[in-house]
Amino acid sequence: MPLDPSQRRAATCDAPVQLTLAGPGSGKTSTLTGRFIHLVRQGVDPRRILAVTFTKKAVEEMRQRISAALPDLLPKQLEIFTFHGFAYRCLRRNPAAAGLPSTIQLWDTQEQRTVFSKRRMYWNEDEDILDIIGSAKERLLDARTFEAALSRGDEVGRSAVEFFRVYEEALNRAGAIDFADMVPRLVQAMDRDPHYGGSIVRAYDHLLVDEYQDVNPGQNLLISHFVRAGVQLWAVGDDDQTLYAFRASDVEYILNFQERYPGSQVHILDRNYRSAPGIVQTAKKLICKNAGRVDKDYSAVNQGPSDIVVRGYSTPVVEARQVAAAISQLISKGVKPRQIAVLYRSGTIGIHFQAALRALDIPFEVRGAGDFWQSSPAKLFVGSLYYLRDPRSTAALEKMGTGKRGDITRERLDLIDRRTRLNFQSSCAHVQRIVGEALPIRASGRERAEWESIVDGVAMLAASCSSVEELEARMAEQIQATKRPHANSVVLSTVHSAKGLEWDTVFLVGLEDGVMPHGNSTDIEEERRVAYVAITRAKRRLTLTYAAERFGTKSDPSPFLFEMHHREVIWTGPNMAGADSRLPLVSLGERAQLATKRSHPTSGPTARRSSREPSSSGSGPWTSREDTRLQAAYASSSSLEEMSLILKRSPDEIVSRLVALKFLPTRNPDEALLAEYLRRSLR
Ligand SMILES: Nc1ncnc2c1ncn2[C@@H]1O[C@H](COP(=O)(O)OP(=O)(O)OP(=O)(O)O)[C@@H](O)[C@H]1O
Repeated sequence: MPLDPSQRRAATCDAPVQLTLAGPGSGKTSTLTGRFIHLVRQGVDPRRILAVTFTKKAVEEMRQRISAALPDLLPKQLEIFTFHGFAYRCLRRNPAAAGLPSTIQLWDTQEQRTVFSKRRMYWNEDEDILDIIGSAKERLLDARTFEAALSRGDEVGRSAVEFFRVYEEALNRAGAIDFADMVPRLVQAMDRDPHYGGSIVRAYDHLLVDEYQDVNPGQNLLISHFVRAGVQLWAVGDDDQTLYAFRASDVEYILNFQERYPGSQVHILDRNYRSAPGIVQTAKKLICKNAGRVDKDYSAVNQGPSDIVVRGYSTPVVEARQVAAAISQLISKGVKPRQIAVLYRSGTIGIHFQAALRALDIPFEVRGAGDFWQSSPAKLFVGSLYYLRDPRSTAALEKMGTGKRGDITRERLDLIDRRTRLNFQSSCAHVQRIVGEALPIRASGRERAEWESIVDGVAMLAASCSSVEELEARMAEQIQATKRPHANSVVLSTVHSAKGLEWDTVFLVGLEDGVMPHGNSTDIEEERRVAYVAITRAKRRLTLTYAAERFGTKSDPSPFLFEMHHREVIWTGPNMAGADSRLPLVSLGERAQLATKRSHPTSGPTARRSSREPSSSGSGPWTSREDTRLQAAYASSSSLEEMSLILKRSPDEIVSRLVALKFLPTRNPDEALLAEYLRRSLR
């Protein structure tokens, strides 16, 4: 595939430090490969080009593409690595430089956890202690500097300090390292001994970095070592796709590239080869709401049609059922299962979809949901079952912890009689109730609901088992299934695990306020990037769904749905007649409606309005709360009368406000006509 002019310019530029910034589907990986090929054709020894990325899959893909373009090169001549893989190779080649024994012991997760279980230290918080320690190390912190950097109210962080100290000590005593140590240990050794540092960087003339937006502090320092030594840096990334703040990656590195490297060259790729124009427009409308980004425009090369539909359903079960029915219809029309993905913000949301697809015999694979089965409520569930069978078992103690939550759960389990304990299914029923309630009083409604839904998910699985061992085996199977790809199946995936991939049809589900954006997140821009990455995976068909209740409480559509809405998007809400039997695909009638809208560009609810905004009249100015409710009611396609009833405002006021909020075109001189239009277009 030949590079386009912008890609070629970026791939062949001679500047010593360069960044190619580009949106989704712009061929960033192709351009990086093109850069490698260009350098080799210019006479650079391929062994002096180091290319780094983040996943083994990306390494493999890059290796294959380069080998295909340069068949004379032997694969072992290619210096392509993940950051961790590169650091580990350097450490193994010269362990003494990093103060390590000649045979490096690399601890896996099991060995890491043994440090705590051997000392009977049990961690009770939701965020995994190993993630907390790993993320701190990637930020180049040790237990002491981690403690010093904690903010005042960070209770979880404070309880993590002791675990960090003990862990650090055990690791040092064993002379071992873990995954998160690799890059920091290498960088520290390079800092300490410039001669050693020089021996690493001088092996190369060029450094190519993929997915630059995801670099963390350690990786950033490693890159700086190369640049300071005069190695040419060529990086590619998309600031709008930074998703790993929780793993210490920082969007600032890509945003401040030119300040960090004065005189560096930045290229922008301005085409999207993946998605149809309507999908590109939807994505751009959303992401432009982020302030912390580089404003870069791009347009769709693929000029084919796109179907974009938003559907609201009454419940998550109905939402999953209708999505599965739509998938079944697409498959019956010849779409391959592997061309379809169902994406969601967190693993819990995916559970109903597994059941719904299974009911229709649709093959699927689950990605990125391992967390669900390893979460605190899931562990507490299994631990409680072990406890009921044998209160002194190590498995019970290990899984339930020694904290307050474990103690209260044990106290309640102690009240269960012996006969019940001997029956696995009765034990499960009690554990489901007790663990379902084992939340701190301060937990928010949403946290409670998420917790309960995980407990219910484990109980669902337990219903088909006859012992706790069998339940554990089934849970392990679920985690394994996430790692074993099938040839031709629908993908169910968290958005984070869908990064870099593309499908003909994407169903982005659970689009409610509190789910996406996530209720616990304080970084709305990162949440918006998550939604952006999800919708930009779609080539032709994009379906966005939400439910009017989630986790047993009423929910509103995600604010992102309002932000990305435009006239090519069909939106039906859960209050409409027949809402629950609508498929989340554009119907024939809706297609005709869209065609009419296109032929009358100035009419319709989302058409451009004039700058004159009539103010609302009647019962006083609108509050922001009223506006939010009006937006939600409008988005759920309530009729004018319904909106009027909900908001206790006259239909006239509703219309005026919808105009002021840019949901309707300029007030039509014939008010009755406009109201009628509104009614008909929403019904
Ligand atoms: N010059 C080109 N001509 C035709 N197709 C192209 C070109 N460059 C890239 N493509 C195609 O565009 C699609 C997206 O490419 P790629 O996955 O490399 O983009 P990306 O920028 O890495 O995407 P993202 O960041 O969204 O994951 C692929 O199907 C690729 O084959």
